[in-house]
Amino acid sequence: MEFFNELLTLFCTALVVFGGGFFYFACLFGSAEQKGKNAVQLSGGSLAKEKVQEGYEQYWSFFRHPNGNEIDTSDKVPAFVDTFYNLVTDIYEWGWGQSFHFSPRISGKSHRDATRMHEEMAVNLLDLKPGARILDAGCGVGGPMRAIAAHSGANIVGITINEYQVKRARAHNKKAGLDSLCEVVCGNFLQMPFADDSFDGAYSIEATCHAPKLEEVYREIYRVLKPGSLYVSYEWVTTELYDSDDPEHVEIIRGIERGDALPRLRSYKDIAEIATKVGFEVVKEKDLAKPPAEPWWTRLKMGRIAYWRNHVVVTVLAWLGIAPKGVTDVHDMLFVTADYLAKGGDTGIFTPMHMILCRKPE
Ligand SMILES: C=C(CC[C@@H](C)[C@H]1CC[C@H]2C3=CC[C@H]4[C@H](C)[C@@H](O)CC[C@]4(C)[C@H]3CC[C@]12C)C(C)C
Ligand SMILES: C[S@@+](CC[C@H](N)C(=O)[O-])C[C@H]1O[C@@H](n2cnc3c(N)ncnc32)[C@H](O)[C@@H]1O
Repeated sequence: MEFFNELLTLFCTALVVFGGGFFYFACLFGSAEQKGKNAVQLSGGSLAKEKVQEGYEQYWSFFRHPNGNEIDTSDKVPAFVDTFYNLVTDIYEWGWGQSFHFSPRISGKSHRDATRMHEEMAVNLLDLKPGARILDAGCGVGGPMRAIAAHSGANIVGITINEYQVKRARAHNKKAGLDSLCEVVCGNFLQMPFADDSFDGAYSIEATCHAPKLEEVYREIYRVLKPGSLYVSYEWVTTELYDSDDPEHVEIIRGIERGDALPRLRSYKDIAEIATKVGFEVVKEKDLAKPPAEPWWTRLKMGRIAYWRNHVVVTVLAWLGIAPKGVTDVHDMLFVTADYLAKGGDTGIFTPMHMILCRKPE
């Protein structure tokens, strides 16, 4: 009897400890940034709960070869990217924050501050004035847009292909009291619903890498900019250290492409060439990841224990039917992707912050 009582006490204690811990991580714990999402609120974006698994399978079906990264045709890319963001947007917000990009680590500063500084650097390059009309091409849920609007007083118009991100971004803008400065449009940045010469400046942060042909998005941005105005972009590229004959390098880059909805990563050499081809003058070009900048990928590596914890939370929530079924697969895919990205950083063959500043001539 006494043994049974002890066993029961042990069981109840374990239940309270694990149950309490699980409740905390699933219901109370949010992203390091302004709390937007908890694990219990994870969804499949615009996809119905029961369609998430199908959406995940559809994402992989876009690749012509399951082990290769060729996508059937480039006109399928916007739908492929849209499906991807339906699947990952909530997980990104929950596990990363409202800014869907990297930034160099800054000693003594939090990730949140380092993120803001990386975003504000773009504004400083553009020399924005209050009241200017600025385009954010590929705005996500608007983390950068809000930081830039608050920092500069400029009016930002963001465009994203994903309807769910539009909803999230508008809600965040309202909550932050920035909805009078920030507008969000659902659309394709390869064919934007904006008039020629209608923006005083433009930026894109880790977004144009999704375009099958960089030329197409740069040409479209060039079209909507007023003559004399500036455009800055942070591009995902392979660096001069990438060797396409090294199977390990190729595997890392293919891994990054597969887990991040990228048709094909470009070389750093292509960026200025394409910008010039569409008519821009290249003012400045620099890989912001190069020393003395500190590694951008440490946050990914430091997060490994947290990813395991997240994996348990997501698996249990999906098993309980609270999170959509396919969310576990999506989370596992991101888990693997984080590893490839960190390897890309460690080897130096990849950078997510190849900065280019261009001007549309007068
Ligand atoms: C610019 C793009 C996205 C860049 C990053 C914001 C995201 C790239 C990989 C993502 C993540 C990987 C691991 C996830 C982890 C397993 C989970 O528990 C919590 C979320 C992650 C950390 C997630 C967060 C966002 C990324 C770092 C691309 C798509 C062009
Ligand atoms: C990695 S996120 C970056 C978002 C944002 N710049 C940030 O840093 O938080 C890439 C963004 O590009 C958008 N995007 C990709 N392809 C697009 C397209 N063809 N048209 C419009 N938006 C696109 C995605 O919807 C997503 O919002």
